[in-house]
Amino acid sequence: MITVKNVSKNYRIYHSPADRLKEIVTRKKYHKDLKALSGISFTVSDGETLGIVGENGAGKSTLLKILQGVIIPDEGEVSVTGKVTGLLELGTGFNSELSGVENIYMNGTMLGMSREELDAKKDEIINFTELGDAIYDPIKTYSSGMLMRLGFSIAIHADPACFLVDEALSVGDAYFQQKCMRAIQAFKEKGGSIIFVSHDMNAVRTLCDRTLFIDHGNLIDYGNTKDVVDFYQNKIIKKIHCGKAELNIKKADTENLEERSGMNTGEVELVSFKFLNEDNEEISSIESEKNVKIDYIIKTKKDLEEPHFGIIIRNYLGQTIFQIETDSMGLKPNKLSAFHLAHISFLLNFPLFPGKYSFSIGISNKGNGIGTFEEYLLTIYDLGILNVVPNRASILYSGIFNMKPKVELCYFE
Ligand SMILES: Nc1ncnc2c1ncn2[C@@H]1O[C@H](COP(=O)(O)OP(=O)(O)OP(=O)(O)O)[C@@H](O)[C@H]1O
Repeated sequence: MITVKNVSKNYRIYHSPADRLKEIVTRKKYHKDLKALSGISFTVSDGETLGIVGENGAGKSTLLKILQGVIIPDEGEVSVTGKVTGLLELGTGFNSELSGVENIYMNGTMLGMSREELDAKKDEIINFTELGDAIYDPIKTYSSGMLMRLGFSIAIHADPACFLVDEALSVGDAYFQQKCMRAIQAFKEKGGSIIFVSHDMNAVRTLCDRTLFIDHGNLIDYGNTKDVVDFYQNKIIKKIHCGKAELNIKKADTENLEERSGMNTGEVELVSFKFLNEDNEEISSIESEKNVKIDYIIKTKKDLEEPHFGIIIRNYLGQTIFQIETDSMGLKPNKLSAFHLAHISFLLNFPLFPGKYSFSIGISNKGNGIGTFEEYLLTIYDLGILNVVPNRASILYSGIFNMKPKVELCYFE
């Protein structure tokens, strides 16, 4: 269990090392204060995976370093039952002149492992890295991927109660990343807690039970991952939005499940939303691999020079399975005048694995040709749920969708 109460951290920014000296000698202030974290509180229960999201410089790494005891907060309390380990900035806690093996002992000791524990686990740690004889070379000769292998292996073998996972993992090659993810999954299954910092929102949605959104060192949102991630992504879109009318973000209301989360400027209104089959009959379920029409009508309250229309399909984990809008499809819809209705119909084939899928819609104005817009007018999340049922004529497969495989077999005598 981790409890973080009211934690704050300030950094002193000096323009040059000389300023630091001048400050000591003259006792005048030669630095600027930067509040990297302000009054952050949260808990991580045993077995829980907590996500941390936020833009560059939000304070995520500072928070991880505090949890790992590498830096001390100026205010607040952190209480941890057991050890917190993980991959911090590559090379932290290593001595570049020492070999990989020597660093296992040095870094392992820093992570609270005894000499006996290290002797017993040394071979396991080395084997996990798959570094071969390079483990006996000084680590100054290592690539960043090799350092990451060593750092990860020591951290996961140090018997932590909580493991910190951040973007440092992405330094590893695809093979080792998969190996790390399997080790993290095994750690989670044994009841370990995880704190996961990432800019990959689909990964956060898949892995995290709860999520924390920080911005400029402040805790902006904390709770159910899906709602926090939607809110975070909407905040980013709000920054990009250049329209005259303010883009209001609406958070999911846990009390009233009928209330949809999303964003709007009030300049476009949704009139209806339906799923239709190929015979234009309204449906709420469909056999996998059949065609579906996503059909909606909107009413404008202002002229839209170049309106664009989109849909988002998400699975039960909240992962985006497919997202498309007319701008990314290379379309340039005609001008749509104020106080007019528009009927939008996306025809899609549905080769998805049976299950429930949520549909969201988005309407924007003036596309940049790459799926970003000058004005974001309306987004409504989880407007409709479509139940995809098995198609008896289909092959049996596992995964997300039917890739309709063809196989060629050739036997040699
Ligand atoms: N050692 C330091 N000295 C001075 N300022 C620092 C130091 N470390 C971080 N900062 C500042 O503190 C703020 C938070 O930085 P932090 O690295 O925690 O952000 P982050 O959310 O991890 O960003 P990113 O997503 O880019 O990794 C930033 O403004 C950064 O410049």
